[in-house]
Formats: sequence, C-alpha cells, structure tokens
Amino acid sequence: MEQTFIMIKPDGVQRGLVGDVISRFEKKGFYLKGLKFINVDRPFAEKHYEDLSAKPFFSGLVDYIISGPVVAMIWEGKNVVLTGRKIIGATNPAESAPGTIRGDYAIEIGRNIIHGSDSAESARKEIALWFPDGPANWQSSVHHWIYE
Ligand SMILES: Nc1ncnc2c1ncn2[C@@H]1O[C@H](COP(=O)(O)OP(=O)(O)OP(=O)(O)O)[C@@H](O)[C@H]1O
Repeated sequence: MEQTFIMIKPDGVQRGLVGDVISRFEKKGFYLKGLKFINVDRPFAEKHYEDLSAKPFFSGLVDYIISGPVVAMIWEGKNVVLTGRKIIGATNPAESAPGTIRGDYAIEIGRNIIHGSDSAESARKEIALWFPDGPANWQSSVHHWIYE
C-alpha cells in the first residue's frame, strides 16, 4: 500500500500539537509505520529541502527546521500521499481551509506546523532519507473495518 512521509515541524512540537496531528491520521484510518522524535542538523535539513535550495527563503526554512526537535513519521494507506496533503491543508495557512491542520492551527507560511510529501516519488525519497532502515513491519487488525 502507498506510504507518505509526514513531519511535525519544530513549531508543531513546541505548541503541543503532536497528539492532535497523529490522532487525525489515525482516525482517518491510516497506519503508522514509522515514528522518530529527533533534532536534525543543517546538512540533513538542506538535503531534505534540496529542491528548494534556490528559493530566497531557503536558509530561513533550514534555520526553522533545525530550531528544535521534529516528529518524523511514515503513514500508510490508500491514496495517503494526496489525502495526507488534504488533511494538512494548503502550504500558506492563509489559504488553508478550516478543518485542515494548517487551516486550524497556523497563520504564517514560515510557521506552518507540518510537512507532507507532495508525490509518491518524493515520499519514497524522503522515507529513504529519514528512515534508512525502512518502515516498521506490522499489520492492523482492523484493516477489514476500514477497507472493503
Ligand atoms: N514564501 C515562503 N516564505 C517562507 N517559507 C516558505 C515560503 N514558501 C514555502 N515556505 C516554507 O517551505 C516549505 C516547503 O515549501 P513547499 O513549496 O515545498 O510547500 P509544501 O510542499 O506545502 O510544504 P512542505 O514541503 O513543508 O509540506 C513550506 O512548508 C514552508 O514552511
């Protein structure tokens, strides 16, 4: 089944939103397949955001991501990449719909609480970077109550 990489950024951790974010993905029916609470260093954050290295906000973005611990996760389920992005909401919280994580809890684009892979290919790359040992191996016992 499809997997995505989700990261609660330092502001989400500082503001006590870890439980809420995890709860939203769990209640939807997605399966947690990896979880780490870690501080990343500058080279690692630069690697994660390498596609944005030419952007004017790149160094501020890297400073933000290394400013405190983050929660890195692998979530699994049908269409989890796209649906995960919908649960998270638009990149700029000013445009995120109420009911989404950013729409409910964030105001500024540079403090938007959470990251989610934007495609299945990015998800594979990001999971390989953050979880070199791969996902946890377990199967949910309620699978048939979620999927036909
Ligand atoms: N104009 C900007 N000013 C400051 N920070 C920005 C700006 N645009 C994007 N960012 C930051 O860079 C991150 C990555 O930008 P990107 O365009 O990849 O958006 P995204 O895919 O929605 O976000 P993420 O990759 O964090 O899920 C954003 O989540 C945000 O934290």
